[in-house]
Amino acid sequence: ARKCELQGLWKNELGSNMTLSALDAAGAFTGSYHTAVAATNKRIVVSPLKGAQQHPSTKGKVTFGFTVQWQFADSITVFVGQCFVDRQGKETLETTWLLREEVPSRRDSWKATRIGTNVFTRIK
Ligand SMILES: O=C(CCCC[C@@H]1SC[C@@H]2NC(=O)N[C@@H]21)NCCc1cc([N+](=O)[O-])ccc1O
Repeated sequence: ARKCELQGLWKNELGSNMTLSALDAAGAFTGSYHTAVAATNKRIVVSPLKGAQQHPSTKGKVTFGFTVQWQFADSITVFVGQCFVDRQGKETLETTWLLREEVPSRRDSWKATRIGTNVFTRIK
């Protein structure tokens, strides 16, 4: 199957979208994330992300990770995943994320991390 490129515009099943920049020589990238949902009723704003991908192996289905620094909530999310291409050439990013919110004390730390998955597809 064709190589999977991360650069470009993606959306997930929650309706969030993200823009990923071109890679630098080391495989690092930046971008912006507009989440459709939040666990807080603060106004949602576009937030920066930074990440890295592994060098495309011969199979071209790269593994990657990125961190979103929410600009409206005292929390941060990291995504890890892999890029897949189907027979029709359709690319999907299969990801797992961890969302860590700031809690007032260590006693509350046990309930401070949420986990989930998101699948991203390209927005043409
Ligand atoms: O909501 C956010 C930021 C947006 C996260 C969007 C996620 S990222 C994974 C998934 N995929 C996707 O596209 N969107 C969702 N932070 C938690 C806020 C918060 C909540 C509480 N609280 O609930 O008590 C306390 C303190 C806090 O700071």
